[in-house]
This record gives sequence, C-alpha cells and structure tokens, in this order.
Amino acid sequence: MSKRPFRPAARKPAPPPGLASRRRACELVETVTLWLRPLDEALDEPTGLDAADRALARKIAATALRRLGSIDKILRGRLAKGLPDGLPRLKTVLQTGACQILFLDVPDYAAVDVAVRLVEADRKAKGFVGLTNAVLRGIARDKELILAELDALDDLAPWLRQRWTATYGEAATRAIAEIQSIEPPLDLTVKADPEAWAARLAGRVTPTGSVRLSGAGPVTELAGFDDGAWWVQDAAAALPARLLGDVRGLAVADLCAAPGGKTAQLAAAGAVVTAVDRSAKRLERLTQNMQRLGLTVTVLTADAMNLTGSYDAVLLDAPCTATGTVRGHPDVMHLKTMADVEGLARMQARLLDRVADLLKPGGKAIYCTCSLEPEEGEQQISALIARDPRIGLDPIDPDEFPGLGPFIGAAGMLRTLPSAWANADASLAGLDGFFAARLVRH
Ligand SMILES: C[S@@+](CC[C@H](N)C(=O)[O-])C[C@H]1O[C@@H](n2cnc3c(N)ncnc32)[C@H](O)[C@@H]1O
Repeated sequence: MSKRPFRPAARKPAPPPGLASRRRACELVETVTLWLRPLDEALDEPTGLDAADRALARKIAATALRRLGSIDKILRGRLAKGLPDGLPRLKTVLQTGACQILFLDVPDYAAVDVAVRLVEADRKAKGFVGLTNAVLRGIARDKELILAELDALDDLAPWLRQRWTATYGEAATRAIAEIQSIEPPLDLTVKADPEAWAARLAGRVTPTGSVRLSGAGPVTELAGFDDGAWWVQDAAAALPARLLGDVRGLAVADLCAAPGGKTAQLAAAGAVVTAVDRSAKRLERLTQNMQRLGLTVTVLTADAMNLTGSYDAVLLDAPCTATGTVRGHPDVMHLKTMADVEGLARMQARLLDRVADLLKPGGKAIYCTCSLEPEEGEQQISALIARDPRIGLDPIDPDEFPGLGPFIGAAGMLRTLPSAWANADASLAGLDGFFAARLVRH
C-alpha cells in the first residue's frame, strides 16, 4: 500500500485576533460622532461578529463616547497638528486605542498593535502608522500620570457642563460627571418579591425597590427572563408610574408608551392600560415585552395628539433630550444640542395640552421626562398650570413609598440626579436623571 504525504487543505489565513471587534468599535464611534446617529441603532445592525466580539466592540465604543472629552484633550496634547479631522478612521483608531489603554482591561501592547494594523488597513490613513504607534505607546508609558490628572468635567459636552453648573451648581455637576464616567448597573423591576430576586441574581435591592446588579452579562441568560418575572428598567424610570398610586381597575392612557417599561408597571399593578405610541416599530417591541411578561394591554399606533376618550389616569412619558441618561447612553452627549431642548420643549407643551382633554374630572396624570433640563421638567409644569385652568398640581408626598423622600422638592415634584445613591462601590451607585410631576383634573 502506497502512502501519500499528508497535505493540509489551503485555508484563508484567519484575521488577527481582536481586529474585527476594534474595527467595529471605530465604526460605532464614527456612527455617533461623524454620522450623528444613535448608538443603539448601530448596535442593532447585523455585523457577522460573534457575541463576544460584539460585546467588546460595544464596550470600547460606549467607554470612548463616555470619556471622549478627556481622550481628545490627551490626544490634542500629543499631536502637533491637532486631531486628524480629515481622516476619520485615523481619529477613531486613536480615540478607541487611547480608551482601551486608559480605561479598559486590555493589555497595552495589544491595544497598540491592533490600532497600528487598523491604520495600515485604511487607504487614506496608512501613512500615519508611525504616528499612531508613537502616540499610543506614549499614552501607555505615561498612563499613571494621565489617570491621576483626569477631570471628569472634561467629559461633559460644553453646553451641558455650562447648563448643569447654572442649574444644579458646580459640586453637583462634578458629581454627575464622575458617576457618568462609569458604566451603569443593571436595574430590574420585578413583579413581586425584590428581596428574593436580589438573592437569586446576586444583586441588591435599591431604596425604592428595584433589583440592582453589576457586571451581570446578557439579560436574556439571567434567571427569570424567560418566565417574565422582571423587566429591565432604570431605578429612576420605575418611579413615575408608581406615583399614580393604586391603579387597580382604572382606565389608564399611557401616551408615549414604547418600549413599555411603564406600561408593564401599570398593567402589573392591575390597571386597564391603553398603550399609545406613534412608532409602530417601537410598539412591536412593547408587544413582545408584554407577551414575555404575560401582561395584557390595548396597543394603539397613533399620535397622542389625536387620541380621544376619557380616562381615569394618564401617563405622559414625553419624548425628551434624555440628558438624564448619559451614563447608559453616552451618545446623547454628542448628538443633542440646545436646539433639541427648545424643539422638544415645544412638543412636550403640545402633548401636555392634551392631558386635560383625556382626563375625567378628578383624574390624575403623571408627566415625566428623563431630562435634566428644567425646560423639559419644572418649567413645563409651571407654564401648564398658568395657562390651563382645568389642571392643577397634585404635590407628591415624600412618604408615599419607601426611598422616595430624597427626590421630592419643596413644590412636591420629583427630580432625581444621576449622582444620587452614592456608594463606595461606584458601579452600584447612581440612577438616571428624571423629572416627574403629578397633575389633577379639576
Ligand atoms: C421616552 S420614550 C417612552 C418610554 C416608555 N414610556 C417606557 O417607559 O418604556 C418616548 C416615546 O414617545 C413616542 N412619541 C413621541 N412623540 C409621540 C406622539 N406625538 N404620540 C405618541 N407617541 C409619541 C416615541 O416614539 C417614544 O417611543
């Protein structure tokens, strides 16, 4: 028997490890900073990457966007000709490379090596391989000094820094900037028994009854997901719907409902909910969420401006700039401007004008936004009450449920700041910035 020598089949060389996730991280940062599109939209696109690479790309991009003010300041100090605006890939390779060296658990040599290869692969940028190598190696060498000199205030978009300092003061703005520089915990609203779920999921119960986890991994793999025992909802976002009190049997219109975090709270508490949203796509998600949770609501694809009917209660979680959610959505800082505050405030006022039309006499409404801007919160309510004699403020009592007290101001309205709930372990501290007021139909 003649033996033929073994020859392995010729294979395409595998891409070097780590390259695909880093390239995707650059694309994600470009989506936000260059194309001015939301990060979540880009994260939903198919990429062909496996789950681990997708997760790493998301982590690098989100961290880079969170700390971009500091990263750009450091890069500017090391680039004689400033940041390369005409070479977007070079710019995002430097930004994400510096991010990995300074803020993520990536070996410096790996971050530099992959960055150099990404620059080599870019037709326009490949003349800058030496510069990329030198700048990132310099950052790795000086890492301790750079980290010691960081100021989280540098990470805030200048217009937000100026506005928050004027509204909340310098110390509060610094505290907000500091907590926003850290990835947020994962908060769950449970249907029942938060203590038992916290024990089961190795989390803790917040003062207002949410279950808080840190470093939890994919939510779909957590116990209770398939059974619909809980849903993901920031602890601050879980407060407004509870301000309606006992809603058992009440007809409640949830005017801007999708993806349904507050709808689920109302339905789980026994309300007969009409969930209205003008986005059919977002309502699809709401419907899937309600199915998983085993909750029944009426879903209506409509502009809330055109809704008719008479309800016992209304929840208006109005579209807003979402500047209270920068910690979880760092793209907000790079996408929103003062013009958005003004445009959205006009839309909020129009939606608020519909509330009295939809409420029965004596009925209650909650208006809320996840914005830190007074134009989208306190100022909306004072203007509404001044122009609509059918509506009055129903002040919130700080003792209505445990943990609410610190967030209720003198006028009886709710305001949470992202820096609240300080904790020695910062990954467990804070909650979104929210505003809520309760209104009553005379
Ligand atoms: C802040 S999100 C709502 C979040 C939701 N309440 C929750 O707890 O999951 C605002 C929603 O308002 C919807 N929206 C914006 N303008 C609207 C309008 N005029 N009528 C109905 N829905 C609107 C958007 O499609 C978006 O889904």
